[in-house]
Amino acid sequence: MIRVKNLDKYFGNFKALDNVNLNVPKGSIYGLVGPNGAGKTTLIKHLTGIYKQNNGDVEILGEKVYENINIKSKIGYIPDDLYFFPQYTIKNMASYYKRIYSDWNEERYQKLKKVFEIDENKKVNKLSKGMQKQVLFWLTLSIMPKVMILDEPIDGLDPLMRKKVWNLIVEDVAERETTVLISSHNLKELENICDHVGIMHKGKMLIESNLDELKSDVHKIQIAYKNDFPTNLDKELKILYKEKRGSIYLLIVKGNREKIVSTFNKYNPIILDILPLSLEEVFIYELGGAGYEITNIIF
Ligand SMILES: Nc1ncnc2c1ncn2[C@@H]1O[C@H](COP(=O)(O)OP(=O)(O)OP(=O)(O)O)[C@@H](O)[C@H]1O
Repeated sequence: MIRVKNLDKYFGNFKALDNVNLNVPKGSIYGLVGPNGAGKTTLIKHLTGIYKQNNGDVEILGEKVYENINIKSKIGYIPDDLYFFPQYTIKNMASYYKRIYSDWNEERYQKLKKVFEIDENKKVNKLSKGMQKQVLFWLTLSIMPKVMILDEPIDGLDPLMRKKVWNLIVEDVAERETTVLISSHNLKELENICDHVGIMHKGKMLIESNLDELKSDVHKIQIAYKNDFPTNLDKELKILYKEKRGSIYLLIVKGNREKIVSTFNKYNPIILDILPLSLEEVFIYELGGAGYEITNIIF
């Protein structure tokens, strides 16, 4: 649905995107994460046809995006820097969107009025930043997009509105199989909503993964043996991290859960608990092994 292959982008001599690959399947919610300057907005500006790449392909719905008006009309884009025409009220903006986007849905626009509760006769530029973002969500959802590309979408929204917006996105994906890409600094916030995640750092895509697969492959385990920790276990299992807390070991182990448990059980532990692992932790241990200072990347 969204496909980026070997994408390079230079600003002068500076390589802002370096051989980036990205795949977002239809009907999925993809979280694009990375620290300031990682290249998220630059990548998004290629996905929305604003920038032309130096090398590589950028396709949405099987078509190249750049200078493709048909594809652009199917994309709902919320940029990090909002722009509205001066003097336009929400109603004026809605009429403008209605003219530009052929799939505009008036019924949905009217329905969403009750969710956002902002007077549509107000001038958009006079609204607070958070309210302007709400207006953009309202308009974007009303164009019935096939693809939504959201750059830091909930920044500036209050907690209640964040919840409402996440719900609207999830509902839209469930009902219409919309494909969504969301950029954020915050893995924790994306964890509950995304099914795929890509982590960018210094213009590169470090890791792209399906969350369920990723989570089912790394386990946090608390274990204690009557005697010393069996040294064989270090050879038999892929232990990414080991810490001793009194007589109990805290371990991060990669691999199949059943196989890991049966291997530990061979040596008769007196305690064996499998603890929940957050997405942040999965990435820390997965990428830590690759030599990245992952805590600097994620937090
Ligand atoms: N128009 C431009 N001209 C020159 N350099 C640019 C331009 N746009 C972005 N860059 C550079 O490209 C790099 C990536 O910037 P980008 O805005 O894509 O990062 P980001 O991941 O979105 O960061 P943030 O989380 O801070 O929004 C940065 O080093 C930035 O300075």
